[in-house]
Amino acid sequence: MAKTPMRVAVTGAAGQIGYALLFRIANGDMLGKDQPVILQLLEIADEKAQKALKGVMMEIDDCAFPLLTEMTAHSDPMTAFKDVDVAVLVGARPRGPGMERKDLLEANAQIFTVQGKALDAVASRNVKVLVVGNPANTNAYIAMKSAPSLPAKNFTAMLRLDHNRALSQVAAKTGTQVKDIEKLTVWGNHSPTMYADYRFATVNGKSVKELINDQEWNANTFLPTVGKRGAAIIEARGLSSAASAANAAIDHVRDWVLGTNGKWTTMGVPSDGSYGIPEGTMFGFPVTTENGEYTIVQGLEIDAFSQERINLTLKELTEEREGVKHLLP
Ligand SMILES: NC(=O)C1=CN([C@@H]2O[C@H](COP(=O)(O)OP(=O)(O)OC[C@H]3O[C@@H](n4cnc5c(N)ncnc54)[C@H](O)[C@@H]3O)[C@@H](O)[C@H]2O)C=CC1
Ligand SMILES: O=C([O-])CC(=O)C(=O)O
Repeated sequence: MAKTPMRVAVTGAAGQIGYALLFRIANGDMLGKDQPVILQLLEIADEKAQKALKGVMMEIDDCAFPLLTEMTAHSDPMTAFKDVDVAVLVGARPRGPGMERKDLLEANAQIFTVQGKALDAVASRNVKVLVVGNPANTNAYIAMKSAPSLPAKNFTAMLRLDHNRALSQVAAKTGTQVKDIEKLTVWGNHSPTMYADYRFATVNGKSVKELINDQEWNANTFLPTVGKRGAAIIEARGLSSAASAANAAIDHVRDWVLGTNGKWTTMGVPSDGSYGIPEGTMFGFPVTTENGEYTIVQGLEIDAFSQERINLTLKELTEEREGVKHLLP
């Protein structure tokens, strides 16, 4: 029997990430090749943006995706989020050259209070929310706090792009394939302070840390490369990452909904106090997922270097949160 369609809201649907994301959702890459979808697309109430959205929808129509059962355009989150099972919150201003993601806080924070409230009012009680718009962790925190009747665990932030970047750097360094690397994670904020951690990682069963055996490379090449990759792409392309961000959003939601079969991945989730991260802080953790729920991997040893890095990224997140306090209920 055919499955009931799932309702997926995407905000910023006419933007660059939207253009790389929508076609893949409609194609079944995110929720499965047997899962029909309804797309509920939100853009700002600006004539140009709405017209661009119509153009994207015309192209989606022209793909004749068998899994796409319905598609609607919206300028009001209260209609866009009605009964949604998944909400991918992309719509926000991107940074330009020379900016840090936290410089976007002021410009973007307001969007996530409004959208958190709308999700609270009209979304499915089981909605899975992924915040992509930067600064992603703090925006996800704002949306979560603005939606007090929804479970906090339904709100997540995208660290998957950092995770995928780290995978590909480790594969290149060790001369191995990304598909063979397991147990890698990224702790903390989606910012240059994130801590990509391969201490527990294995490749074909061998320890990545032992294979690399180079703490100088870890501290001075690997971490800055992953941490500053977004800026390097802005510098090279003149625009921030879009296709790789859309790909990471697909990976994040797919793994959350369909499970990781015991494998680790990274999600930004509200802390339950694990590893001394204050409860509620939207923090990148190693997780496994099953039956639509994520679980933070427990019991990992945190050595002095790792603790220092975790403290640094936590400090930044705490400061960002202080900066938006006035917007929260
Ligand atoms: N978490 C992550 O790993 C990554 C996050 N990003 C972030 O994603 C966001 C979007 O990036 P792009 O698609 O490249 O930007 P873009 O400027 O191409 O598109 C953003 C779209 O959002 C729309 N928008 C703005 N406010 C909105 C609102 N309140 N409701 C609905 N739509 C709204 C705009 O009209 C625009 O069409 C940026 O904040 C960017 O920094 C980008 C890459 C990776
Ligand atoms: O760097 C940016 O502004 C866009 C982004 O978040 C990334 O590519 O990681």
